[in-house]
Amino acid sequence: MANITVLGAGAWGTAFGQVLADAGNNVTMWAIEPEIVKAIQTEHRNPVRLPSVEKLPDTMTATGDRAEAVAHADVVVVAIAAQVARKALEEFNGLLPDEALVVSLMKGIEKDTGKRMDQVVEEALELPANRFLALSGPNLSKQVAAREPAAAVVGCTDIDNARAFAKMCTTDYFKAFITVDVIGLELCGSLKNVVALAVGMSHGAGYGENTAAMIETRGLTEIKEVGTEAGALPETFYGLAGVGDLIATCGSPLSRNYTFGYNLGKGMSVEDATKASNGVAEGVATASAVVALGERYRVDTPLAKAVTRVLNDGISFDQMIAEMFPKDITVE
Ligand SMILES: NC(=O)C1=CN([C@@H]2O[C@H](COP(=O)(O)OP(=O)(O)OC[C@H]3O[C@@H](n4cnc5c(N)ncnc54)[C@H](OP(=O)(O)O)[C@@H]3O)[C@@H](O)[C@H]2O)C=CC1
Ligand SMILES: O=C(CO)COP(=O)(O)O
Repeated sequence: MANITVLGAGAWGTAFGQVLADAGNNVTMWAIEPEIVKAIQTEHRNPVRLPSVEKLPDTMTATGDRAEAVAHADVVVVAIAAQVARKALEEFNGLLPDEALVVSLMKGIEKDTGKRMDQVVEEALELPANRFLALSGPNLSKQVAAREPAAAVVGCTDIDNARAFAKMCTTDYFKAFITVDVIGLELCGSLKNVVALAVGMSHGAGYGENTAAMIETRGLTEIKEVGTEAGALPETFYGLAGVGDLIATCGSPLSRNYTFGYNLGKGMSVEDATKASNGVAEGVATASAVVALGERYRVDTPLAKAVTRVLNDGISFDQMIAEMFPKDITVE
């Protein structure tokens, strides 16, 4: 049994905290909002971010105090919105025990720097790479919170650390695989959110499965091309964290990215879709970071470019498709 602290009691942080508690660990949730800390402490609920769960496990506690949260942690799990992760984590620098592992659940790219979450976490906490782990896969939080069977991949440059954490998060309904491909996990998780925005837009605009499949398939190619140039292993893109997460996220109204896109496709403004979103839609900020990554690695990113045109310039879905698929004939 390990002491595990989860930073960020959002929908996924809380649902995954429950997985860790079900796996037999002592789980401490840290949240910035006092209302959430109090609800977990006194009612064993997170009515703000995960209202579908009636009662969280008894072995899950909560605190709003940073030092107290991590003082005895064997593992610190980070589930904070990607664009604020650096600032939030800098406040924990120097507080973590020397040997603690740090696991990121986040799926985004830092917009201002173009950095992946492994880079952001390592910089903010001054953490050596062998103590950084990423967990990624098809994990819609509400379904994991309902204890529906699901799986994810744990990545670390030190495979023994990946294996150790995979054991810590395995339950009868949650299965963890391992890899050394941290970059692949990071880019799969982040970039599929941009694809999910586009698929949501297509359904919102009234189109069906053919259009969705076209976007998903071309999106997967784009993710794989950017990812492999950035140093990821190609096979990661065909695994749980790649095509697996793409299927789950692009196929479910439970996905915030899909729903954000759906609302845009119906004609809502970015501002209104942001207000309507039940949690962070990471793809919105990540889309332009993907375009920048493509430029850095000299890989064309037609899907990400077209999505940024919808987000920044308000072009229609039909115009987006026209920009994604120019008239000239190319080899698939
Ligand atoms: N939901 C899902 O199905 C999955 C989500 N993910 C990824 O996990 C990450 C978190 O997602 P999720 O929990 O669902 O998102 P939510 O939108 O539900 O929660 C975001 C979290 O970030 C926290 N946060 C926001 N601003 C700050 C800040 N300034 N300082 C500290 N904490 C802050 C929020 O705290 P507070 O609530 O107190 O405001 C909350 O805990 C995202 O990167 C997402 O892509 C990955 C897999 C599945
Ligand atoms: O990453 C997810 C499922 O694996 C959740 O996607 P959203 O962030 O779009 O809800």
